[in-house]
Amino acid sequence: MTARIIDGKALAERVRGEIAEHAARLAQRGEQPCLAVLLVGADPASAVYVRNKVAGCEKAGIRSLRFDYPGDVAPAVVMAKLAELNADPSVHGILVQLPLPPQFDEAAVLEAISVDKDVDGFHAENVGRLSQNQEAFIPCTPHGVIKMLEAEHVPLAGAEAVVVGRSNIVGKPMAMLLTNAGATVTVCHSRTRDLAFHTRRADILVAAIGKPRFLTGDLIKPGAVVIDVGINRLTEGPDAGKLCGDVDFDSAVQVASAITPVPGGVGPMTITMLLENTVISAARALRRKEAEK
Ligand SMILES: Nc1nc2c(c(=O)[nH]1)N[C@@H](CN(C=O)c1ccc(C(=O)N[C@@H](CCC(=O)O)C(=O)O)cc1)CN2
Ligand SMILES: [Mg+2]
Repeated sequence: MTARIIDGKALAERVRGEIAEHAARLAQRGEQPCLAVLLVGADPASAVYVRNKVAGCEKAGIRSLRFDYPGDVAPAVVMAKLAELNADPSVHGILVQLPLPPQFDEAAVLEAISVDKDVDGFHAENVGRLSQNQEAFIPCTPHGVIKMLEAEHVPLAGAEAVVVGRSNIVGKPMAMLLTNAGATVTVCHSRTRDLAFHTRRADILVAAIGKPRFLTGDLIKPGAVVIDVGINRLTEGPDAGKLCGDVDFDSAVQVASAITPVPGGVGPMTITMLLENTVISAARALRRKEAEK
C-alpha cells in the first residue's frame, strides 16, 4: 500500500480564503479583527513563525501588532504590555511566541492573557473548558489536525487514536479533542513501556514527540492514518539542513493509508487556525457590543 499524501498547504489556503471573507464582513461592520504578537529573544525559528503570523494576518485582512523584546527583558515589561493589550478593545487576539527565555514563568505569562483574547488556547481556563467540551479557544496545532482529519473524511467516533507526546501545546489538547470527537485515545510518551504495542493498534496515529524520523513503518498498523506534528531540522547525514517530522516518512508511506508530509502537512494549518481564532474572537466582541446597545 502507498499512502495518500494529505496536503496541508492546499487545505490551509482554502480555509484562509474563508477566514479572509469573514474578516472583511466584520471590518464592514466596524470590527476589523486585530492580533497582537509578542516575541521575546532571537530564536531564529520563532522569528520565522512570528513573521509568518504577521504576513498571514495581512493577507487575510486582519490587523496585526508586533512587539519584539530582547532575550534578557524583565518579565514585568512583558506583563505590563499584556495588561495594556487586554484592556484595548480594538485588540481581539494576543499571543506570546513560545518558548520563552528562562527568566520567565511561562504559565504565569499565559495566565496573564485575557481568556477572551487567548487565541492560542493556552490559558488554564480555556484548557479546562476544552476538557469539559465547552466553547473555548482551541490550541492551533491540534485544532488544525482535527480540521485535516475532517477534510479527509477520517471517521473519529469509535476510532482507536494514539497520540505520541504529552506536551501542553500539542499532545494533551490533541488527546482531548479526539476524545471529544468520540475516539478511544491512548497517550504515549517517553516513559511508555511498550510503545510499539500501542502504536500498532492505532487507526489514527499522531506523532508529536520531537524526535526526528522516530516512528518507522514497522510501528504502524497497515491502513492507519498518520499525522506528523514534528518539525525537526536534521543536523547530520545526507539530508543535513533539511526539515523532517517525527515519522520516518519513507517507511511509513508504504504502510499507512494516508499521511501528512513535513513540511507542508500540519505546519501550515497551525497559523491558519490562529487566524480563525482571531476572527472568531472579533465576531464575539462585536456580538457583545451589539448586545450592550
Ligand atoms: N505561542 C505559540 N508558540 C508556539 C506555537 C503556537 O501555536 N503558539 N507552536 C509552535 C510553532 N509554530 C507557531 O507558533 C509553528 C510551527 C510550524 C509552522 C509551519 O508552518 N511549519 C512548516 C515548516 C516551516 C519551516 O520551514 O520551518 C511546515 O510544517 O510545513 C507554523 C507555526 C511552537 N511555538
Ligand atoms: Mg500551535
